[in-house]
Amino acid sequence: MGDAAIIDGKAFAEDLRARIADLAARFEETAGRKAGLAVVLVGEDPASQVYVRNKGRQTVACGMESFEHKLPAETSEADLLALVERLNSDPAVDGILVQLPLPAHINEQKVIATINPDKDVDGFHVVNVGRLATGLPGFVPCTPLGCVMLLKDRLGSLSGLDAVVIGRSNIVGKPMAQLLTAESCTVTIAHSRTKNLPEVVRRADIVVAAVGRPEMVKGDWIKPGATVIDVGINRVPSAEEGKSKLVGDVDFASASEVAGAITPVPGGVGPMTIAVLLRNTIVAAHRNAGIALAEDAI
Ligand SMILES: Nc1nc(=O)c2c([nH]1)NC[C@@H]1CN(c3ccc(C(=O)N[C@@H](CCC(=O)O)C(=O)O)cc3)C=[N+]21
Ligand SMILES: [Mg+2]
Repeated sequence: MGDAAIIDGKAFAEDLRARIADLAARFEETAGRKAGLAVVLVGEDPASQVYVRNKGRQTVACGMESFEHKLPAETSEADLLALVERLNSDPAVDGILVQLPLPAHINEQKVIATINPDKDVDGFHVVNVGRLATGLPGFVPCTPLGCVMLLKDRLGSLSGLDAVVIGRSNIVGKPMAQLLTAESCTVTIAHSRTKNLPEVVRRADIVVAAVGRPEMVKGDWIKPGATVIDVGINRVPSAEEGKSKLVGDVDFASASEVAGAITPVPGGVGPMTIAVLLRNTIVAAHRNAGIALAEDAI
């Protein structure tokens, strides 16, 4: 095989944001208010601060309102739950995102369970997990939905393809497998305990790597021509003294010699995650305001 096509998630996300901006402008005309996204950050983790800043910036750039709530690391669980309740009943807020991970003294499940499922633009609430599992309309987690958008853009129909998802997290692996099943793929969920993992991955027409281990998936695990989606975001030391760089869960150098197409890190799945968050927010705004939005509008 020659060199894989690079799947440009950054460009796709820009395109998606332009369409969202269009819908957001029309929403504002119809509803008489902007769509709104509230993002809650507890603590001072530098990476989280960067993500939250990017989300806020892109929300505003799409013509929606951004409500940022930055709370100190020692915020009590009760105070955080009270804030979520306020956002639930605030009519200017269509979507709520509580940045994870939360400090150890706060029960994440309890916080997610407190978010109104119809404002849960992350798709983490059990009601949305259940809706996805049963094929009901709801909110789908942003990263896996972004991955499916990239796959369908690249491959058209996914029907009948063998897909291997490496990773079984609630945020990526499990919803990814459900979305691919809904697209009529034959899906295998592999993980750290999977026997003969390279062999399992070699069967796949579609590989989704979401394990959180830098450059674990090697080129000789990939079936020639397969489509490789790298969800990993790992910060590792770079060759340059004292600096770090981002790498995925896939060894890009070797995999890109075998794959038919592959997402880079950065510039692949990451930008899609934020664009889909904005997509979910504009969908939430329409639903919450009782304004129709065509199924295929976005
Ligand atoms: N409730 C919640 N929802 C989330 O969706 C959520 C979260 N918590 N906690 C943290 C993770 C991580 N996440 C990313 C979003 C964008 C990029 C992204 O844009 N990455 C760029 C690079 C960014 C950089 O240079 O650091 C890229 O891959 O090109 C990465 C990671 C959302 N998360
Ligand atoms: Mg996992």
